[in-house]
Amino acid sequence: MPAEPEPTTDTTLERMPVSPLCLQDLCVVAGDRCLLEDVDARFPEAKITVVVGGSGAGKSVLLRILAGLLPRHGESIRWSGTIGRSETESEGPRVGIVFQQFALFDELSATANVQFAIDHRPKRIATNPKSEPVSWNARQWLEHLGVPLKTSVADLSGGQKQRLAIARTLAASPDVLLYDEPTSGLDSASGRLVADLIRETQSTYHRTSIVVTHDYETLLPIADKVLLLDPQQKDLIEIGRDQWGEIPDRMVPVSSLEDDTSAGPRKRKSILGRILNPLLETTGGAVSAAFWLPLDLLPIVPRVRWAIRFTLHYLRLVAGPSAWIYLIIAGLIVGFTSTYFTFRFLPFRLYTQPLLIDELLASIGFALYRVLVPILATILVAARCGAAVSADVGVKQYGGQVDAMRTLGVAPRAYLLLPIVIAFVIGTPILESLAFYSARFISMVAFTSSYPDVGPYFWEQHFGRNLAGESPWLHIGWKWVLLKNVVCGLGTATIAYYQGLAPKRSASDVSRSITSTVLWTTLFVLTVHFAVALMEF
Ligand SMILES: Nc1ncnc2c1ncn2[C@@H]1O[C@H](COP(=O)(O)OP(=O)(O)OP(=O)(O)O)[C@@H](O)[C@H]1O
Repeated sequence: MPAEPEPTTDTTLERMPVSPLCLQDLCVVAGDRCLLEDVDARFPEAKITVVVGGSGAGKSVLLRILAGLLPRHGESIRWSGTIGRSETESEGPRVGIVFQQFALFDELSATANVQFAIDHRPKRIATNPKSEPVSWNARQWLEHLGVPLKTSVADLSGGQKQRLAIARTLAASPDVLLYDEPTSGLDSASGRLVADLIRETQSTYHRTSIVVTHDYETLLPIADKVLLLDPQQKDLIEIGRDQWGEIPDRMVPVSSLEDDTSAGPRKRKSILGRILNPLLETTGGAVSAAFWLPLDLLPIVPRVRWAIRFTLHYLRLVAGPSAWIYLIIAGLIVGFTSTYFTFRFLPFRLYTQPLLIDELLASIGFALYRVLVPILATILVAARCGAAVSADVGVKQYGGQVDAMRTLGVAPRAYLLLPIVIAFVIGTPILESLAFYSARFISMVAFTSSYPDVGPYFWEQHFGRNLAGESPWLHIGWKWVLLKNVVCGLGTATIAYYQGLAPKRSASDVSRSITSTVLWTTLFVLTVHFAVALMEF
């Protein structure tokens, strides 16, 4: 590691307090299988505990419970018992986690990743001078852990990303540091480097550290204590140093065990149930999301600066230049077709044209402004921008960034839902206006090229006849148009967010959520237009 920078106060790393972590009567059930039953365990303070276990034993589930990422009564995983600092104290410790895939915020710089953690430390930490090297800024953390400051996060090497993930976790000042499969996917030389980094981090920062792994060969050398997650006994068994040689034989892969029914009899699901249950779950989720939405949208953000940053990110995604081009082209198409073909295929053209030309122009202007462009624009915004936002949130969910936010003490709705809703509520009317003014322009071009003798002045006079309001910008009925835009934007934002945030176990879950976002948002938009049209006309 590079030379240690000077802390800006006299607080030293050696003076930081450390907390043990205790489990009492922990029971965990995943689906139909009981993973742990009445487990008591202690993770010694300021030491490294390595938790090993065969594939499928429940290491990742245990780690997510320790990190506070799984609710007690989840849909598929339930747990009970106490996770506390000591046998007498049931308050959970603050846990930081170094995720297997690092879960870094790719759109932020390395410095901003660490700054995010610093800015969201609990106030009691930030104001307690004895508790931490609170004075370190993001740059000092990065220099201390050897992370390049100027390289973008995406361009960092695997090892540098891991150091950045450790820096970000440490900067949040957790009591306990969890490492999730830190050597998975690495060759043995790189695995040993990671093990050395964990040991170095431990000896420098004195955290209670828990490493969850199946790679015992690489990580046992740095362990102070080893716990084996035994799926047969459903227990965390301490393995004494003299018995470490037996660990390979005791790591039973779960597939070789009998089917376990200890969590109760397995319920057989009918074909109808298998089809209906996910649908009902989705619908139930949507109804409960709609119910809680007003509460979720309360503008309570931990740090305004970060809320603005995320809002700008989503504004770029929803209403950036590529969306302008998309909506301008859509406006040109609808403006041209509605004008050109109306006059081109007029029945008994020779007779009807002189009689109807001005009325038709007024109708085209009205239809474009009040109906056609709003429907087309909001459907395109729902599909294109809804998909983009659902993909963004889905990747953050799948890549662990949403979980990283939670472990850093930030509710995802603060920096995801609220900024997304703001971006859609601002972006949809802007994009719709771009489409309308493109449609208006091309309508004039199509008309004057079809009737050069009548000219643009005639078009101007009649196109806006049914729309003329107090000002040239605020046409009659602008409130209805705005209402449709805002309601469609709000609904698209909410559907895209909740679809993206739904649990993701694979990349195909992300693509499924994008597809259903497009389906539900476009259906929603059509319903809104139908309902508003009933009131409007
Ligand atoms: N969300 C879930 N819903 C239902 N069952 C789950 C869920 N997540 C995990 N499980 C089940 O819990 C058990 C333990 O899974 P877990 O991922 O914790 O294993 P692991 O010890 O980390 O295995 P590996 O080392 O292979 O990653 C498995 O049987 C798995 O199928």
